[in-house]
Amino acid sequence: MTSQPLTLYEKIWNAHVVERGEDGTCLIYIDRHLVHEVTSPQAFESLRANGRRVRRPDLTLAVPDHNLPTTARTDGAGNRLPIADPESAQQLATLERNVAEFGIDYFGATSPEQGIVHVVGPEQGFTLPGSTLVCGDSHTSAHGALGALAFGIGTSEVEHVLATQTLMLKQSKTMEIRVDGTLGYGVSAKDVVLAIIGKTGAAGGTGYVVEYTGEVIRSLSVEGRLTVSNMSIEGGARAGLIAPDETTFAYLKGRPMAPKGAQWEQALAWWRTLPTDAGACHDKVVTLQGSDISPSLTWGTSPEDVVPITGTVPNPESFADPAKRVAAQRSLEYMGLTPGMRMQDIAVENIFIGSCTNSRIEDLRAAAAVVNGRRVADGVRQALIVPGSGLVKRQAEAEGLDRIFTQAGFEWREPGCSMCLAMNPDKVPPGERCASTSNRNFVGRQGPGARTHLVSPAMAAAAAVTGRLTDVRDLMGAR
Ligand SMILES: CC(C)[C@H](C(=O)O)[C@@H](O)C(=O)O
Ligand code: SF4
Repeated sequence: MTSQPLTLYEKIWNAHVVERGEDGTCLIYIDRHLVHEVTSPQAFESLRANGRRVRRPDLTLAVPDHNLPTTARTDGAGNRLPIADPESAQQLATLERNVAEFGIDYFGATSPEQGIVHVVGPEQGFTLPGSTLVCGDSHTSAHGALGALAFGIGTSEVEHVLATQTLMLKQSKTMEIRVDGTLGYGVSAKDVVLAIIGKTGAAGGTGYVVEYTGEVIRSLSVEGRLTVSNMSIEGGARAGLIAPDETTFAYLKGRPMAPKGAQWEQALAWWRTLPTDAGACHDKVVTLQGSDISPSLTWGTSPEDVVPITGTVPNPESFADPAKRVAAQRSLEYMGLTPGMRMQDIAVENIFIGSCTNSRIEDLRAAAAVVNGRRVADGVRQALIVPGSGLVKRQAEAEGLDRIFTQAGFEWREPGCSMCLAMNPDKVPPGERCASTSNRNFVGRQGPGARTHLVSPAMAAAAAVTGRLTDVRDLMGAR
């Protein structure tokens, strides 16, 4: 008897159902729980009030990232420096008290492993194929790059997982997003995901779990795949999976929290059974051609507002949907742009290379390759490089990337969310523009009145050295 072909999502789902309710709601076992300072305080508070413990502290890992300033954290003598903002200081102190009281593993503010929660999880081998992983954070979708069913949850769900290691969920529909062929020079994983969202729209994935497939996805490194899965949420999907393969296994082998010895072999045998079976059905399929994707960027205040760098600011009248027309008009006003302007004529005053989308070592290498031997342009007032974790930072320093950046006029910072969102001192001033490797370009995202253009690390580096949005292929003499 042959069994019914299943998708990767269905296999992970089936392996985690504890109990199936009559209405289809299931109690799902959660293998991994990441915790940060913003969405956990009330959850711990409520556990405390109800006299509960954390059920599996060994499956829970906490790290501060959002509020932590990215300037030096210790003085010359190694003493910890205070956090100036009282709210951030309190949030940090609260997380420290909670992890100590509930016995949770913690990479604190001055730990060498501290970093953005979605950079730390994969890097440590905490994120594993076939596992369920949650965090009180929408970009938990990133971990799907390793073949984990990973999604963001709200604070009440954080409490539920802390107390029970389970969640009540309904199974989602699935959407395959297949990117065929190969990518051209200067086109990165970030351009792929921007092109996808440009095509499917910011709400296109609503109600679906996405599985990214195709030759382009297979050819990406795990770091590139993390960039793609990270922005699943910007495309409306709560989770975005990529089937684990030899690239995934090679990435995970030997990571501190990955299984070892016989347990590794056992895990590997199961991981190899996870990819979607031939003949399994997705509810929807979207396809793109890799060769059609250019270095891309956003012009507006929604992540779906994507154009190739060779393009122009669109005319709102060109949108068939009246709601979209109004939104585009408003976006252009906020962004200070006029229809028909060439994207490459737009000057930028701020550069941000960082965030859980693009702050891993390969991102920094791609940016450094562009910056090497060049200088940050005069009109650029702030140019930040914020490594995603302490380990990324150290690796970059060992490779001399920090010197390439600082000699060019960039600031080399401590790990954290930084200028991705305005929850810490790193902000884009009102009315100024930023070429940013982050994932959200919402109104006010990088500070009140800040204007964000989402780009790849190479494109952010190109903008830094020219002072305007620039086609990295032209700068590198590749066309
Ligand atoms: C603060 C946090 C809850 C939020 C999220 O859920 O994504 C943040 O990380 C973001 O990127 O907007
Ligand atoms: S880097 Fe940005 S997107 Fe990622 S978790 Fe932090 S705030 Fe959210």
